[in-house]
Amino acid sequence: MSSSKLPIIALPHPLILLPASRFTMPVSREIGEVLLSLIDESDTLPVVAAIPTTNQPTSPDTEPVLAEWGTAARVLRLVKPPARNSRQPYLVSLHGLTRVRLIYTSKHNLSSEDLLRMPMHGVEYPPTEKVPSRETANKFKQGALRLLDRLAKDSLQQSRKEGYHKIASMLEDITDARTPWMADVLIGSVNGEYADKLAILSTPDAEARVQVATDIFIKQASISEVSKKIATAVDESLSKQQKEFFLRQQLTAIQRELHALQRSNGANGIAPHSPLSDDGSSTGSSELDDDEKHEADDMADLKRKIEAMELGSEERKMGVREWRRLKRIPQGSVENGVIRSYLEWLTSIPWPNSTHISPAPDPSQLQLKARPFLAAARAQLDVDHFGLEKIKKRLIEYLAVVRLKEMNAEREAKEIALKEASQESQSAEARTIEGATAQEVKDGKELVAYDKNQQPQPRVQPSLGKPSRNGKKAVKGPILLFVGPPGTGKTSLGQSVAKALDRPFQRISLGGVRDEAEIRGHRRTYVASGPGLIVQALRKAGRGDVVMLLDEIDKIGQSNFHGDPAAALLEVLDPEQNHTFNDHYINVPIDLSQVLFICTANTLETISTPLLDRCEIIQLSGYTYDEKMHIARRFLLPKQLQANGLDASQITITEPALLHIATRYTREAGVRSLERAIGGVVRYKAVEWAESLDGTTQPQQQEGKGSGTSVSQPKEYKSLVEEHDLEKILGIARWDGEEREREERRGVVYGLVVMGQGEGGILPVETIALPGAGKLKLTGSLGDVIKESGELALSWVKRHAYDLCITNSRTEDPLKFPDPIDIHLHLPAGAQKKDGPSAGVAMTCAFVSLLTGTCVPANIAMTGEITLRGRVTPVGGIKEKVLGAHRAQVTKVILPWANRKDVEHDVAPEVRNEMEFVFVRTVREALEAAFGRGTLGWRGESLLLESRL
Ligand SMILES: Nc1ncnc2c1ncn2[C@@H]1O[C@H](COP(=O)(O)OP(=O)(O)OP(=O)(O)O)[C@@H](O)[C@H]1O
Repeated sequence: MSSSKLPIIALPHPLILLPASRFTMPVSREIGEVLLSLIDESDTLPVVAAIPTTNQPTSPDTEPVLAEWGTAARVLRLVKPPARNSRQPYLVSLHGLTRVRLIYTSKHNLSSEDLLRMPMHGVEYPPTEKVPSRETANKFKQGALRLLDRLAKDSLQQSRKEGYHKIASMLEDITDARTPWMADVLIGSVNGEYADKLAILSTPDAEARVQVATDIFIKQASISEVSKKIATAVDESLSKQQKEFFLRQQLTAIQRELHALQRSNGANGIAPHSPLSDDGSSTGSSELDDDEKHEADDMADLKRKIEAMELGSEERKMGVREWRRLKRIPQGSVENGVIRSYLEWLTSIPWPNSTHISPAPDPSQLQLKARPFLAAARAQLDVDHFGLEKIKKRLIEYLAVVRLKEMNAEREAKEIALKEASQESQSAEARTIEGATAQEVKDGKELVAYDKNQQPQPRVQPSLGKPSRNGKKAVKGPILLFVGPPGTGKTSLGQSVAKALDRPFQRISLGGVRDEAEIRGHRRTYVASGPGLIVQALRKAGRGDVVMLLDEIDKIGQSNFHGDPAAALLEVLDPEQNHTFNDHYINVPIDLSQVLFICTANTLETISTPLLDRCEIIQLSGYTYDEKMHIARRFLLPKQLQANGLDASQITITEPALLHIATRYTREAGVRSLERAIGGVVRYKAVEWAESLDGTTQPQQQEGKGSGTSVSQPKEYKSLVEEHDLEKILGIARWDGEEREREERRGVVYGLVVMGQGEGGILPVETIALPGAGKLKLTGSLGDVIKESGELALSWVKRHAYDLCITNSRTEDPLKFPDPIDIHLHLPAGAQKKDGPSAGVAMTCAFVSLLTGTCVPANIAMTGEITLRGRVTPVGGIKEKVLGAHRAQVTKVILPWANRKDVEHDVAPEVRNEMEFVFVRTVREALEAAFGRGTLGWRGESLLLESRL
């Protein structure tokens, strides 16, 4: 026999763990902690020796007596008690592996105190088992079958009965060599006596163990048979009297109810009818008693939905297969719940060509529908959004294309339907002539759908316009991608498109989606499995032609160990693939070709190129103050009034007050903060209004009218909101006086930037000189490109230091002469990453300002890339930058010459009129525009010549 040492865990009497069995038992805190340390120490699941205790504790001092034989068991799980209820025991799950014998020592009888530490103890393993003889094995099987049959007959639960039958069928197939193992399994699972289990555990010899098990089975089966016989005999003698007793009781109850009924009829002159019962027969029952009926209804509903799926389709096949499995699995089991919820998901998807009933169209849309489509679409866009003319124009083109494709598809579907109808009528005629046989009628049953009451209904034809699965035609245009800063109306434009097309709208927020399974669903093997966002949206919409807005695709997670969500999105958006989209949970190809996808993003930088390739980009850049005022007046204020229960007559915000909110309380490209601030004002006024209605203001002391008396006075309500009221309502303005703080300083120049969210603004470029050795230090989370721009700008300035009168000879380095200095350049908001070449002009101006001591006025901002030769080249994001500068009250903007067209095309006239634009070709022109003509003392006129070095 081989031996080893294992930690001992004493099983409390009468627990016994047999090999191949598992159980979970509570253990004390001390043992729990030892187990915890064992788990921590070992790489695999730890193994312990589970030894039964042979004596019952009669008093708290009873010392346990351990049995000689036990089981080496693997610790499968350890559950710690919750911290708030630490007196609860630990729970440990053990899985029996093999028999072990405690090696006898003088300390064989371990004390209960020793056992709390789970001491290591020597154990022996029995030698490899021999195969029992054929005769013993056969007897064992017969005995076991007899017992299992008995147990199945005795058990009341259907699931248990089925379990016993299953084991019996397994028994017939097992080999003789496996009978000792089966003996362990059966004795471990039938509710045997303690002594029998201990006998089996203590018999390591296979032949002997199988014989002991056979005897136990025969004994148990006989006991059960005899007790059944006795019970039946007693039953029979009692049942006659009992029957009579029960019937009499029932009769009395029925008579009592009838009397009550007649009395109430006489009193009311109406027949009593329980509101919850369908037939009025049940009285006094509540909806909570209707469980079984509801259950039956739900199942019938599920069945009807599966039958309504297209014949021969994948989803129907899957539905039928799962339905059959559902029927086989006992109700209330976990598996039953899993299949049920799967079928509910499967049947709630709007499959093509099923008799699914689409939700009724929104009645508010009917009026729009009656008008010509494009006019209605235009009206819809105008109703929902102010301005955005170019975008609306593009959307109208898009909607026209979608609509035309829809019409073509409808026409084709109609033609196909007509063709099929004429073919059917021809074949029907032929059938009438031949005479239908009974078999044909039977076969035809497959062609009808069933309603709730199982009445055959003619199958509903698929609605026209929905193309058949085989002749599929995607009725959609390109995928639109709205890009722009927050609050510029991207999401609400998507909603308007859905309204214009009279389709349902669903928004899927992809911000922070890191797991591919969130889009594709989890496989059903996963514990908390469920479908992905796409299927969830389809179910909510109830129609396959939904407008799905994929919000914030720029914030979707990159590829990681949870898969690649962006790749899953690619499949969704690709028209070549999305007619067979595979959700892992549903596991049947889903046709997404009718779905109209619209995406939104704040920036294009983080979107992968393949994803961008599939989209048509529509840029929204932000609004001017003028546009914001219109949007606020026409859209945001009415919306907030409605949301807060006031009407237009109860609040008047003056024009200067509204402008003050837009300029001093918000500084954004969109209108979301503006909407929030207006909401704040409206809510404040709503409280004042409610207080004035209540007439309950704070009690006020009446001066001179007796001390201490207080009278409540109705507060006077003032509907007008003026500029000076705003500080009281919204607090101190966030952007108040920001321009005043922006002062001219040596070495500081304002550049123009587009931030991560796509929002334009100004950014100071700060430089200082400090003692050093002619080095340049760049800080502020700068990327490689912007750092190179800084070096480039300094090189240009050093090269032209003599021309700019910074040095007295061309060979002098301005950073080394007269005193050696370093230059430190910093771009504030250090936590924000910055990159790109467009700060070249601003950095050059900052260096020149620092080295010459001349300042650039604080109302000037600039952007542009520079080359080593001193040329200024074009940059992107001009519209956002100019709007940002306008918001920051900058009045003069220096831009590259090549960006003139952007200003001309994209910047609103009212902004253009309020600002001065200087377009420059060279750095020298930029310096003159920034510092003012003639401010810097130029020595030569040959600045545009190539370098002579
Ligand atoms: N041109 C406009 N006319 C009327 N209302 C507008 C306009 N632009 C935006 N809004 C309103 O501003 C609010 C914010 O818009 P929306 O939610 O569509 O912003 P978004 O661009 O999707 O922002 P995000 O990028 O943060 O998702 C909405 O109430 C919307 O109706």
